[in-house]
Amino acid sequence: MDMLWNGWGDPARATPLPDTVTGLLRELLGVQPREAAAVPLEEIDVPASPLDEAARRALEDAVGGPGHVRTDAETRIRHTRGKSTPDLLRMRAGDTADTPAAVVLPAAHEEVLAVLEACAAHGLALVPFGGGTSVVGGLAPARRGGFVALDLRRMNRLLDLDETSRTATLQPGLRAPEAEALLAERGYTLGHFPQSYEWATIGGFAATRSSGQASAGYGRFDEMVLGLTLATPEGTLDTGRAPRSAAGPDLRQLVMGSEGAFGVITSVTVRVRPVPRVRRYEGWRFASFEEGAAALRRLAQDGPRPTVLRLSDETETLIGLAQPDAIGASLTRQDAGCLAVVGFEGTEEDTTHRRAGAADVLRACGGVLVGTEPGERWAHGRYSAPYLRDSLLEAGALAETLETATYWSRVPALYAAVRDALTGTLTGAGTPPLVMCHISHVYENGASLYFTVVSAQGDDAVAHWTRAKHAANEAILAAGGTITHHHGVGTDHRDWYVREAGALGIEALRAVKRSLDPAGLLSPGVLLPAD
Ligand SMILES: Cc1cc2nc3c(=O)[nH]c(=O)nc-3n(C[C@H](O)[C@H](O)[C@H](O)COP(=O)(O)OP(=O)(O)OC[C@H]3O[C@@H](n4cnc5c(N)ncnc54)[C@H](O)[C@@H]3O)c2cc1C
Repeated sequence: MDMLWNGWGDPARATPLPDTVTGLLRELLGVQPREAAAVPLEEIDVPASPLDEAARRALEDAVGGPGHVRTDAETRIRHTRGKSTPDLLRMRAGDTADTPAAVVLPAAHEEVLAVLEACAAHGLALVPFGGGTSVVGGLAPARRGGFVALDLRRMNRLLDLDETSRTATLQPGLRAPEAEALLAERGYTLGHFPQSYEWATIGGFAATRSSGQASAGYGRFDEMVLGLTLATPEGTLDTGRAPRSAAGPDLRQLVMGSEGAFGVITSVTVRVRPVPRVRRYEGWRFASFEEGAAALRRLAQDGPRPTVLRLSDETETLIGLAQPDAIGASLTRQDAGCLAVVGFEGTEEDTTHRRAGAADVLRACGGVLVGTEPGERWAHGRYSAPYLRDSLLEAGALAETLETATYWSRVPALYAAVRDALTGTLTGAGTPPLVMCHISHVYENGASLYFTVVSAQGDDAVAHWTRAKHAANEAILAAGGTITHHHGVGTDHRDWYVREAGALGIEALRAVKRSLDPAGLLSPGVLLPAD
């Protein structure tokens, strides 16, 4: 099944907004119903593909026949942009400026190399396309029109499972649930559960240094990766000969986070763990975000480490965003304070032990156990929030998220700076927002902050949000945060990434790009400025 082309996920799972939320939108935020309905797929006017006959034949030869080179309007629309709110707003308006010339579906590493050769011969740019869930403009290159979207869905096999070493080698086009199902047959799990889990792919996770909701226990995706194969216009780069090595800088780190700009990831070797026998999620309540953050820090630094550890601020707790299936329910209960979701996965003995130790720490930090219900509700609704965003857009609201990370000592200042930037910009533009935040990932030395913003759309919703987002980006850099903790750079964060990495850092990365992709075919303008 394909994902909804101008929204999120499975159309059958559309989630209407509860009355409490609709009322809140109208009364608190002044949201007005949309005047223009979304343009239906069949009415979108897509310009004819600029692919000429010779280029088409070369691409067909590369992937074993015409069935795997698609230039029909619907396929091209379905590979236009990703799933950020501006992406969805543009799709709903029928804007096809970023539509690829063709969608090409290779089945093997050698076919990817052949496609790259064909693109080089015919002057076509190429953008790797995994699940299409990018929220940073990673699928919309600077070269409009003449580019190929390389859809990796046919590369969806488990290539190897080494049970002695506990590693698995996966093809990049496997969606996360497909990868988990293949591993579960043999008793293993990857443990990577981002909110985009149901649609995003193994290659996409590696390319963007993704981080999942159980990162406290399983680590970020880039911590799970042991080896990668990269197909580039200059040949194949193989990394990961041993789990750890002192043989020079770690080339795996050059591939991870390269977002398609250095090559196409064609296989990923990851660490796997036994499927947990026990999963237990519970809720803890703290008087304030500050108090809860201190408790999370204690656990992250001194343990015992839960598998899932997240903390909503006061506004997010009140709205109930941590439990999307019951959103709005806390409004009537007027719940106070901040909710933390704390989860444990593993064996009975291990989870019992860690849970008891963590409870002692949380209690000592002022936390009150509120039972398993909030944890179970979070677990049940953990992939539902993106459906609510579609309903919010349909209702005329603007809803978007952004994320960053910093060291523990800077968390309070970063939190305040981003909230102020978003609130100030949107209020100044006449659409006061609701700004919610949670600590989404914790480390010994710091944490990530994940913000959700809801407001009225203003006259031009894309321009309206872009102004607020730019103000937040400036606030992040000024407060010492990173421009992205897990969404990646894409095109949206590129100009701030250039400032974060510094001139020398960017020049070093450009030199890498020049050696792997001298003609600049790969994702021009993504990650690095286009030449
Ligand atoms: C609702 C929603 C929730 C999200 N939640 C999370 C979350 O919890 N954690 C998180 O980390 N991210 C999250 N994201 C962001 C996104 O899902 C991740 O960036 C994900 O890793 C992208 O995977 P994908 O397969 O969809 O890649 P795509 O969106 O298809 O591609 C992303 C980028 O990687 C490149 N790329 C893809 N595959 C390859 C490959 N094989 N080789 C080289 N380059 C490649 C693309 O060209 C593009 O630049 C969320 C996004 C949405 C819309």
